[in-house]
Amino acid sequence: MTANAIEARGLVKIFGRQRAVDGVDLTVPAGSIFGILGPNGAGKTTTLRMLLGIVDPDEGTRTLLGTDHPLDVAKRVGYLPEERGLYPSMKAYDAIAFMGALRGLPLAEGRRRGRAMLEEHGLGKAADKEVRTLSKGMAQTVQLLGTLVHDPELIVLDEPFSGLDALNQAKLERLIRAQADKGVTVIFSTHVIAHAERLCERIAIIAGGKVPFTGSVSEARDRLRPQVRLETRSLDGPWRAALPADAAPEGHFWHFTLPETGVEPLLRALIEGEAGIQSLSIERPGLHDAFVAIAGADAARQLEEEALQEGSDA
Ligand SMILES: Nc1ncnc2c1ncn2[C@@H]1O[C@H](COP(=O)(O)OP(=O)(O)OP(=O)(O)O)[C@@H](O)[C@H]1O
Repeated sequence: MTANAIEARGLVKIFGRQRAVDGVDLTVPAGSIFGILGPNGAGKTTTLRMLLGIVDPDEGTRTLLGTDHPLDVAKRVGYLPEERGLYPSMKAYDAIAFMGALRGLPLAEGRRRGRAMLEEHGLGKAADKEVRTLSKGMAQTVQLLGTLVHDPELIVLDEPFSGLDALNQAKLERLIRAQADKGVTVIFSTHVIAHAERLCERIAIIAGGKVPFTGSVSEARDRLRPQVRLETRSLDGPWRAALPADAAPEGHFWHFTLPETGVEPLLRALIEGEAGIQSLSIERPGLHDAFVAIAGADAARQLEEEALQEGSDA
């Protein structure tokens, strides 16, 4: 097993006159959870399809589980496509076995595992039900279990949280973590910042087919300086010279960016100048703020609208 489950360099896909994916570089360490975060139309699905070998890139190279012929390792990969769908007349456990069979798992073994997996995920009673009778959330879980039934080393999930209610989203987060704990590599696409922030060791931010950032969530957040919120008893005095120029007063409160010199010299000046510190908090920017700074306000707004839209649909 190589140290990286996926390496992609300069991937480009052109549809007509549109560069849907425009020079994407990705490195996904084996055993990690990696998120591709971006709004609809950013190029997430096309990127995943190129990584999997479903679509050939027009430019660039990619290596999946050590080979540049991704289809050769298809049996070691689990893939949940953006388009959901199972045969409606199949029973749930059979649908799982069928998906496993497509990835080389003998049907009898798939059926045995299918029943066990449904049981383990609280859907034991649904095992013999036809897919058409299941709720949307249950059917999506069945499809996800079918993605995992052949014990893949690498799992590729395209918008796996889409269409799930909050309870099923939380279950899916646990399931993804459990896979990573077993050493499985997980890569998923999402337009919901919170999922990427909670789950991923590393992310790629994608917008307009380009990846302006790839690295750890922490590195993304470190692109912005922490924000200080200070409350003082005194309204004025020599201590004010210690505040940065961008410090905006709001009564006894001050909001400003933490100076490069850190908090200690600032505290010293406030104390010596008798500012009368009532409260002081330092807030590290979240991934949302980092996303705005990296991908731009328009992409961030699009992301928020999609998340809101989906919340009202689920
Ligand atoms: N087969 C295709 N033919 C023509 N255009 C395509 C095709 N597939 C994708 N596109 C276009 O390429 C761009 C990127 O699409 P892609 O599906 O990769 O984005 P995405 O980030 O996954 O968004 P979504 O979640 O909406 O699918 C979009 O503008 C899309 O319309």
